[in-house]
Amino acid sequence: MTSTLEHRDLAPTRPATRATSAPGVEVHQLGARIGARIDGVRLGGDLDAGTVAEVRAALLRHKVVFFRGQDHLDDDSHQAFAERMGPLTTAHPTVNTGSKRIFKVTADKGMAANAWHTDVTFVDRVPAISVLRAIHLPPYGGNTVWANTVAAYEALTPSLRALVEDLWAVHTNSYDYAQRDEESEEPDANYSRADFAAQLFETEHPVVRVHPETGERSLTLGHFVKHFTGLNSAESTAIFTLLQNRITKLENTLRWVWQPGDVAMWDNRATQHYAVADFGTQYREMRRITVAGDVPVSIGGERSRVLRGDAEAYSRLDELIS
Ligand SMILES: O=C(O)CCC(=O)C(=O)O
Ligand SMILES: [Fe+2]
Repeated sequence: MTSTLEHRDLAPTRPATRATSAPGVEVHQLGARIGARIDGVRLGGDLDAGTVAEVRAALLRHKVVFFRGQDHLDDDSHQAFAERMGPLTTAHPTVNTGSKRIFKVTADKGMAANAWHTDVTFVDRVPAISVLRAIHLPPYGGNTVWANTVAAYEALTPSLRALVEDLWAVHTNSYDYAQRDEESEEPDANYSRADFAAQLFETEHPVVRVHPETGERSLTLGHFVKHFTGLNSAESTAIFTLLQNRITKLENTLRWVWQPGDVAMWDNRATQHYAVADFGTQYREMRRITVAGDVPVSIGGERSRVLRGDAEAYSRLDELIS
């Protein structure tokens, strides 16, 4: 069978690269629904306002962006760059990370944050943006995958939209391990479960939140969900599985193969992520700095509600150290 479309009829191949108004800064799109690499930026606190604006615009559009060759960064300049994206939040609400701002993600026992999650959804002020820097990479494996939760919402059929638009979920840092895949470690697995859940938080979030900057609707779910408000555990599991499968559909994801010097930055209000635990017992270390976020708001304008945990103390802690 011959194709009616000859190669010569096709537009010339060109990379999906877009120049920006910031000199030398280029955004190279990596997938139709998620991901871009930003070239021509040397990250740090001293970036000019035009570059910061272009980086933020690319982040809001592509949900996760990557920078290669940032070997010059240390903890201070990593933090100084993150601060250009907004006020920072504490490294972690419960875990003593040994640093106010740096959340170290280390593993040498094949453990990783290998469960789909959005960072820290068990508090009311879910972080807005996470900035992750590769410190030590294993010789193979240890990729990270992101999924676009806005695209997942937009792909729902009208009947599924009707189901989720008034649905709320309780998120907690003390999750029900019985329901989880045996191989799955808790996100941030380098910290003990006891530490992670030392202070119990439970927050009720709308399943559909309206993004404070883009106005887009996204699904707020992930590993910290305990159940849906008003539904029993079996019903919650069924709906959770249905929606998570939509979020993590491969077309909706991007898998990043880390190189030394890489930095990834994601919009935590519009994504989930998963670190693949396929590097055996080799050492892997990443460091994350987290930008504070707003309390999610539903389509109807209702804000998330704290059910347990001292969320005010969490907010005060932020203010004290920002
Ligand atoms: O280790 C990774 O690649 C991601 C870890 C993670 O979940 C995070 O930094 O929030
Ligand atoms: Fe994470």
